[in-house]
Amino acid sequence: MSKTLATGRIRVMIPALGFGLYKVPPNKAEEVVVEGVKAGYRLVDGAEFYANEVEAGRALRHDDIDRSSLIVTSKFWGEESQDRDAVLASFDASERALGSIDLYLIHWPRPERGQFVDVWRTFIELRDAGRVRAIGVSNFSEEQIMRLIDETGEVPLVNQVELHPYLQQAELRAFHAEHDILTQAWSPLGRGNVLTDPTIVQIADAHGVSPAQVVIRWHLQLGNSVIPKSERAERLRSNADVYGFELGDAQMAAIAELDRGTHYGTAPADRQ
Ligand SMILES: NC(=O)C1=CN([C@@H]2O[C@H](COP(=O)(O)OP(=O)(O)OC[C@H]3O[C@@H](n4cnc5c(N)ncnc54)[C@H](OP(=O)(O)O)[C@@H]3O)[C@@H](O)[C@H]2O)C=CC1
Ligand SMILES: O=C(O)C(=O)[C@@H](O)[C@H](O)C(=O)CO
Repeated sequence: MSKTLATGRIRVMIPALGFGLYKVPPNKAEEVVVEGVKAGYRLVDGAEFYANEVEAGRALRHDDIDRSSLIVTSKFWGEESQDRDAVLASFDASERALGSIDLYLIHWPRPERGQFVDVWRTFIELRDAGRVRAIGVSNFSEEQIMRLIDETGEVPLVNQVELHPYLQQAELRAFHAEHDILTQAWSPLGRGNVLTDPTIVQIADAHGVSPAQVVIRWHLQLGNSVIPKSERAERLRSNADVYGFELGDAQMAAIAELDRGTHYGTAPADRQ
């Protein structure tokens, strides 16, 4: 399952299913990337902030990894400075670590700094210079994305946001669909918290699969791109094994009922 979307003049295929590297310890990141690619994922979600890009990049240089078949994401953190030079320096460091970057995201809008439109202009410059294939954002609201579009004419390819059965983001997803923006779900398993939900467990039992497989399948059937994290090879494999069953309408509707607006990660309003 994959989705092609337009950004500027460039069309890039973003695989719907990937794996994330947040909190993967540096000494495990190389192995996790190798195991993830072996398990069939073609999307690797990294970031400068995760402090494991050098080790992830080591795996991406292995001879038996076909780098050209992968979409590798990095993100600009921007806590110290968001000036053009800071964006370029940060991009350079991530690019050096990873070898190359396919998808580059503004990690957080940090609206009180008032610089995210300028950061976006630098992202466009990087994309137009051919240094990255596609650009997008993370943790942006509808209003913040509209500012990017209104002030630069460029629509982000992706908005990566916290999204799981307890935080379903229906309005934001509808807005993304209207503007041809891919919704990418971070903490898609609610950091494990949704996996013991009785509704999820019951659906898993009915299909003879794990609760995590049900949740990942739910994301894919909604049309989300989804990037669960695991540092265990067995879970990486089972989380990718989600194409042998389908959730029925009643099961999708039952999961829709679980929405309760719960954040397990930092909410955008709390990250300046
Ligand atoms: N843009 C942003 O601001 C953010 C982006 N992200 C991205 O999203 C990715 C995923 O989000 P994350 O916060 O890690 O949360 P997830 O919802 O992916 O949950 C990860 C947790 O679930 C556990 N887990 C994974 N698979 C299973 C399974 N099959 N059964 C039981 N437990 C399981 C993992 O443990 P274990 O590792 O031990 O298997 C870990 O504790 C991140 O790695 C990162 O790439 C995350 C946060 C913010
Ligand atoms: O949610 C948190 O508490 C976090 O620290 C992360 O979301 C972090 O801010 C992040 O952006 C990871 O991608």
